[in-house]
Amino acid sequence: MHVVVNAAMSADGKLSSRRREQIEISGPTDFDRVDQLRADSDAVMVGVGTVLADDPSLTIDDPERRAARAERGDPENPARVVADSRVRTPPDATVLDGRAQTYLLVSEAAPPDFIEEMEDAGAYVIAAGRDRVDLTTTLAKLEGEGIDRLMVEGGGELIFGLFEESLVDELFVYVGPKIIGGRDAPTLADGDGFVEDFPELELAGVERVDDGVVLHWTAEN
Ligand SMILES: NC(=O)c1ccc[n+]([C@@H]2O[C@H](COP(=O)([O-])OP(=O)(O)OC[C@H]3O[C@@H](n4cnc5c(N)ncnc54)[C@H](O)[C@@H]3O)[C@@H](O)[C@H]2O)c1
Ligand SMILES: Nc1nc(=O)c(N)c(NC[C@H](O)[C@H](O)[C@H](O)COP(=O)(O)O)[nH]1
Repeated sequence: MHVVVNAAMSADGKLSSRRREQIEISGPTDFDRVDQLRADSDAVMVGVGTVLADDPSLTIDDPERRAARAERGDPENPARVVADSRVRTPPDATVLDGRAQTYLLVSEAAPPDFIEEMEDAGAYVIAAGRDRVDLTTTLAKLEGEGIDRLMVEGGGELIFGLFEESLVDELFVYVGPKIIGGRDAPTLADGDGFVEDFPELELAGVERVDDGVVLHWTAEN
């Protein structure tokens, strides 16, 4: 499976404020680039922290891009994937609105009641890992479902988890002209952080977009 991570961060590396509210870091040009990345993917993934903070749809905005997918025999929208170790996804979340297939990745500690509630809401539940979702195993299972190209839209906890398991192939970061600050504000990669064996990236491209830049990195795994 090919995993592409995309995020927008402030000039000081934050994905949002300490209140975890969505902040407009990039503008329409960058959102259009993100829409194209979604259109080029078999599935779009976020962590449940992002579902709770932003309630994203993770669907494609541009009707022409949806039509082009349908024309080549793909579903109009990529599948949606939510990593949710501690079963916090609300049954009325927009990712469960039926506009695309939705996979929920949970740990083996997920209570059967929750799994049933999510299945009733239309989700396909995949469980692996004792207390935390085992990303290597669940992504391999998604690959078995035909998901070869996965785009990850954050947040910082999930992105770190993917780097921890050497699952990231490409990283796109829009760096925008704002300072958000705050030691408790989410950054591009949170989790426990690395203290050694830091993943190394190779710069594949730099593009000026509005008053910011899009950095494109590739990772050696
Ligand atoms: N600027 C951007 O591009 C952007 C993108 C997405 C989210 N955000 C912001 O990020 C914040 C949410 O990010 P967050 O870090 O709190 O949550 P997150 O979206 O990264 O979700 C974290 C959750 O993922 C689940 N998870 C399952 N397995 C995991 C694993 N192996 N490793 C790590 N996590 C695992 C856990 O339940 C964990 O609590 C919000 O404020 C949102 O607005 C910004
Ligand atoms: N590209 C980008 N620029 C930003 O300034 C910003 N704050 C995000 N943040 C990502 C965001 O947290 C959401 O997860 C999705 O952008 C929601 O997307 P939809 O509801 O599906 O359109 N992304």
